[in-house]
Amino acid sequence: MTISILGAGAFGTALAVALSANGPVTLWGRSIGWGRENPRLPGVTLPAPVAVTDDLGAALAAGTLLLALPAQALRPFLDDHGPALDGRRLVNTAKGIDLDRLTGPAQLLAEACPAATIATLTGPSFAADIARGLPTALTLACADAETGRALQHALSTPVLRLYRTTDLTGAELGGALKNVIAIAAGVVIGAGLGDSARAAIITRGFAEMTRLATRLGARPETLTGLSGLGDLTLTCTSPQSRNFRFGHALGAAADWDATTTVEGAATARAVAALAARLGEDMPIAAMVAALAEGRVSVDKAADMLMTRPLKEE
Ligand SMILES: NC(=O)C1=CN([C@@H]2O[C@H](COP(=O)(O)OP(=O)(O)OC[C@H]3O[C@@H](n4cnc5c(N)ncnc54)[C@H](OP(=O)(O)O)[C@@H]3O)[C@@H](O)[C@H]2O)C=CC1
Ligand SMILES: O=C(CO)COP(=O)(O)O
Repeated sequence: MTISILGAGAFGTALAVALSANGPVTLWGRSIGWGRENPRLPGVTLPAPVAVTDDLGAALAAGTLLLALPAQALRPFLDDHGPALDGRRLVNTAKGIDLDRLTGPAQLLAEACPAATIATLTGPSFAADIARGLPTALTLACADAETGRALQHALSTPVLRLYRTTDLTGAELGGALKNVIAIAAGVVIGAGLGDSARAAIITRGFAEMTRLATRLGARPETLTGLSGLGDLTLTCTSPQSRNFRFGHALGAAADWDATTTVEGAATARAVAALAARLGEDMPIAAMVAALAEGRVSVDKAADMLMTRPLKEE
């Protein structure tokens, strides 16, 4: 299977490093003047089997394309290049919901590339961990079981262990929604509200994730897998997570570098809009959207969550 990775940020670069254990990989980025060490992934030198290019046409020679662009960048990218990607195996790795369309990456890909086979690669994995060769387990989701099995084998390495599922909706939504809850967890810790409050946010956040995802067609057991609970656990508890750190800065009223990729901020707004459309109750996501937009203070947000009507668990 010939593989190109589209998007040379931290994650695309880390995947290129990992997959080069299996053979040649092409990594495409729009700005690759950095040579063999990407400043988005400091301390990692690309191994020889990774070819870096800014020539999209050259990257599209591969039959399998891994898309490692931020979720909100995917739709504009497909507007420009969708037809050129069609007919391939397309494996999305972005974790988010498009703010304009209120759909996940798989739907965007299916619309832009109707003849492609769509999959997602998701789960608990920091780019720096993968690039260092630390053991990592991920979910490969593809509605077509045969393609899913082929991708599972092609993208696994001795230290990157892929589980497979045909529940693309569940895997994709788990990865998108956990970022929203990670921001909330960061807010709790940044504001000094304590580990008990964080455990409450993780648990009630997981209930929200499951409620929305199953409403949109996900299988409940997918949410308890690596792509849901697994990634939620990682992102809500590690300061390596940008979503967690963004929330922490909000909670602590600290400065934040707005150029950092924080998928959960836009996704919280998308989730709030989706929940309103569907009549679903998503109080934590709504609060994260309000906090990220500066519409509510941290004190007020905590108060609003704590004083909601008492209910069964
Ligand atoms: N980092 C991680 O640990 C993990 C990330 N992910 C997911 O991977 C996705 C990408 O994240 P990550 O790599 O960390 O992000 P980064 O912020 O490290 O990099 C984003 C990359 O996307 C490129 N980019 C943005 N817009 C476009 C565009 N329109 N066309 C071409 N390239 C574009 C940027 O290019 P330029 O430099 O030119 O601006 C940059 O190289 C996210 O959805 C994230 O949730 C998933 C698992 C782990
Ligand atoms: O998705 C990730 C880990 O699985 C990366 O999380 P952040 O984008 O919050 O850094």
